[in-house]
Amino acid sequence: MEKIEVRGLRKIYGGNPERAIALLEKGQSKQQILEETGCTVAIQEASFDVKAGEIFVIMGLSGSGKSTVLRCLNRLIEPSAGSVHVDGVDVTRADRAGLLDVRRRKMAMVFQNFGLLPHRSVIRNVEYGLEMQGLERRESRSKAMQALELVGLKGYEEKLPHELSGGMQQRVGLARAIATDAEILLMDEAFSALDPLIRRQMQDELLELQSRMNKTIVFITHDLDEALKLGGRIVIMKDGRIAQLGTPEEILRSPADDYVRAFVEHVDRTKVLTARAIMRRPESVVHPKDGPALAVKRMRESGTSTLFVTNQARKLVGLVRIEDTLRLMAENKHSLEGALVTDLPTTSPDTPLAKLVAVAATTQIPIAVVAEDQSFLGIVSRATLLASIAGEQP
Ligand SMILES: Nc1ncnc2c1ncn2[C@@H]1O[C@H](COP(=O)(O)OP(=O)(O)OP(=O)(O)O)[C@@H](O)[C@H]1O
Repeated sequence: MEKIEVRGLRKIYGGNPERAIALLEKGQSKQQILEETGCTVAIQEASFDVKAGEIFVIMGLSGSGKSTVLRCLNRLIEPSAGSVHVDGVDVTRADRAGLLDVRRRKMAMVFQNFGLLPHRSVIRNVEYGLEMQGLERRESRSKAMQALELVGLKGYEEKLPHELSGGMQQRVGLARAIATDAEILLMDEAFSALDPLIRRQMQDELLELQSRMNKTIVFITHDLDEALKLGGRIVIMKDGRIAQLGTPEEILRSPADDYVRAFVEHVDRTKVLTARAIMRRPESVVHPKDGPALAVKRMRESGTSTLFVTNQARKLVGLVRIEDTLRLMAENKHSLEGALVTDLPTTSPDTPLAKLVAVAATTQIPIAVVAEDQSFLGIVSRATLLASIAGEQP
């Protein structure tokens, strides 16, 4: 089961949503519908799932419907049609009590303008959501302290919001959301009001925090770099519709249409694409105890002059080159052990291409991609690397 399931979501602002929806179904455009009915179509149709534990980014230009989608998830905005299920429960059918429960316990929001209460101290701001949950004073104090510590604001408990910098105020907003123990965080342009440097810092901190908290985060931004950096998956919205949904790599490598292509055109792919996205599985590998004749056969079959060598546990132990293999044959050797090259360039699947370039610059051998336990995942050749940097499909 997905954490959040959105199906056929629509939102029409204005007095005659039924008529607007009827016209939408006839294929009329947002503009035509506005002229004919005076209604604004904010979401034409959106269906997507958010998985537990992911950072799901909704991105798009101003007016594309991002905030409306986010607010339909907890019904701060009432959808005109469609359904939203959270943990299998239909939020769109929840009664008032059910809805309050969803807002207080399941989902916490972090806003662009921090949404802090100006006359309450930092800690009292963080406690606010807990008071709403009806928590006892002592318990809410201890939870609020923990959350402040988590976002690096220990020692600032008694300050007022205006005594803090923008970045720190947003940390208070984040702490308030985290303190509620809500499994889902809804973040609406949460870092957009911050200076670029602080903004990047907050992005790093969010990623670091998330690796420890494992919340489900729906994050809205109009900034593509931010989306690519934070998003496990990204939805790109255009005119109230989903233009594309995919991982950053999928979106960069195969934009769904000209709109998305224009969006991603200027992105520095070497910072976003990783070894995982461009590696290919080795067509064949040999084991150290295999004979040179088998290695030569495999090289012929796969049209290469080098072969990776793995042990029984599929861990990479080295590589053999054709010239060394032939030497072993000439010397009548029965295993490859005497010709293993073991100091191979290796990399983790999460290495961005920018760093792979540095590795490739120091070697003629293809780069081996290995997991943390050294199991062999794939190969990145120079040709593949160059093609990917140039934006070609290798
Ligand atoms: N309360 C409202 N009443 C009428 N129209 C609205 C209302 N809120 C939003 N809209 C319209 O709905 C459309 C989608 O707005 P929405 O705020 O969801 O977009 P957005 O992508 O979040 O934009 P931004 O990044 O500027 O916040 C826009 O055309 C907007 O003008």
